[in-house]
Order: sequence, then C-alpha cells, then structure tokens
Amino acid sequence: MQKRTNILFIINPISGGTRKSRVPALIDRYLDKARYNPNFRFTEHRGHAAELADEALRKQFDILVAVGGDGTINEVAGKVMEHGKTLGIIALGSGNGLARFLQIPLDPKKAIQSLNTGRELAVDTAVFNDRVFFNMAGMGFDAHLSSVFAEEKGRGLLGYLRQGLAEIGTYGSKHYQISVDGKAYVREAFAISIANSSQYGNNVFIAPQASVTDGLLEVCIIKPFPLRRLPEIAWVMLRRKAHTSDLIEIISGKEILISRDTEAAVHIDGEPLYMGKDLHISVRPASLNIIVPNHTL
Ligand SMILES: Nc1ncnc2c1ncn2[C@@H]1O[C@H](COP(=O)(O)OP(=O)(O)OP(=O)(O)O)[C@@H](O)[C@H]1O
Repeated sequence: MQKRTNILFIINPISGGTRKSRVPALIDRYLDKARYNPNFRFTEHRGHAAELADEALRKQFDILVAVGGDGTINEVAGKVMEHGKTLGIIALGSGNGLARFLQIPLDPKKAIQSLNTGRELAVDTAVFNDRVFFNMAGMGFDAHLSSVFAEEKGRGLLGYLRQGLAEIGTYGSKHYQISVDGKAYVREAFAISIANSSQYGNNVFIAPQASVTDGLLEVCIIKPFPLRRLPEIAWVMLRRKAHTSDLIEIISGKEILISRDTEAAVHIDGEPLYMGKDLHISVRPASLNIIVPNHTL
C-alpha cells in the first residue's frame, strides 16, 4: 500500500468572521484518506499559525493547509517555504486575495476536494525588508486601513467597507521616492500597493495584469484624488481596469526601493506593521509550492 502523506490543517477560528467548528468534520468527510493522513490545529493568537507550522514541519508533515485568510496564509506559507514543503489553502478569510487569484474554490468542500485532485504550482513570493509576503503589501492609506481594521472586533467585507469609508475623507497623501530596477520616480501618493497577485481580495483588482508566476511585482501608485472620484476608482478596480485609470500608475519590476518622509505603518498581506522610512522589496521567483486546481493558470 502507498504511504499516506501527513497533512496538517492550521485553522484560524476568527478569520473572515465565520465559524470554523465544522471544518474538521468536512475535512474528515471529503479528504481522500487513502492518500492523506489529516491532523488539525486551531490557532489561539496572532503568530500562532507560524509557531504551529514550524513545529509540524520539524516533525513529519509534508503538506500544511492554511485555513483562513491571507494573514493566516502568510504565517503558514512563510514556514512552508523555509522548509521547502507544500502549502494548501482553504480560503475562509475576509478578502481571500491569493486563493481567488489561484482559482481555489471558496466553498470549503470543493477546496478540500481540490487537495485530492489538484497539482502543485511554484509561485513567486516577495521579501519586504525582513518579512515575506505572498499576495499584496502596501503603504499609505492601504496600511492605515489595515491598522485600523486590526483593532476592529468584527471582520469580513462589511467591516472593511465601513472602516474604509470612515477613514478615507481624513487621510492625506504622502511623498515617496521610488526606484524600480534602478529607474527613479518621485511621487505624491494616497497609497502604494506592491502586488504579487492581481487583487487585494473580494475581486478588487489593483493590478489586473499581475501574475504570481511572472517573476515580477507590480508597484501600484494611487495618486491623490478628490473624494468625488472615489466611485470611479472603485469601479475601475472592480472592472479589472485599474491599469487604464489616470489615477493609478503601475510599474512592474523585481527590485524596489521606496523612501518616505516618516516612519509609518505598512501592511504585509493585510496585516499591519510599523516600519522605518526606507523600504526594500524584492521578488523571489517560483519559490513556494502550492496545491491548486488543475485548471488554474
Ligand atoms: N485565535 C486567534 N485570535 C485572534 N487573532 C488570531 C487568532 N488566530 C489567528 N489570529 C490572527 O487573525 C488575523 C486575521 O487573519 P486572516 O488574515 O487569516 O483573516 P482575515 O483578515 O479575515 O482575511 P483576509 O486576510 O483574507 O482579508 C491574523 O493576524 C492572525 O494572526
């Protein structure tokens, strides 16, 4: 008989504002047990998914599945990559940007089934100063909103929208000196997103032409804009047309240096952090193996 692969599901009970108590039973029902030997752990605090992942990878686990949103994926995937193992995703977050890009079904039952039938894809990852990210990082309003959202008790899409609208009117633009693969740009920006995939999550596309397999990152500069143009910005992002807007400039590259006037918040896959004035971001092509459905990419 073929040896079964040890697979650990690391479940974030608070991501996406949804209950996860049924997840182990669903896995038990739909995962191919002839192939996999499943185990489960629930996270108890921020950073716990990374601790659980590290511990499991030092034992005999070959596949770790992040059950949660992009923040949970970030913690688990960082360790999976360090150990050269394989990541699975059951997307139960608020935005689910990376899972949506990879066409991993949002229905947990179908996501479990695609672990049975899918294939491994080597995707690009990125380093942001001393941190890694997989979907999106950013600064300016982007990061400000993540730090406000992190204080919120309720999660989910409605939470984001409510906080976004409350904060947007009072947030001022900032000054940035940017270098992308040696070419210099000086810009005033409302926000700068560094995109590995094409979307923040919830099918909001800041970089419609981005791909996690092209060996490139997209520097997406949202210029200062009057509030009356907010619906237009939302519209172009939802219609996958951000690259055609005069309010959004997108520059592709591998090595990005950004210098700003003050130390401030950044976000790494939606999780807020405080960083200094000088930021260095670079891509690591094809550096993480993820199980994706056969039809992806
Ligand atoms: N038991 C827990 N209690 C509180 N926070 C937790 C717990 N377990 C994990 N966390 C933290 O929850 C945060 C949010 O997780 P995650 O990003 O997966 O969900 P989300 O923000 O709802 O989804 P998305 O990133 O897709 O929008 C992460 O910072 C994670 O470290």
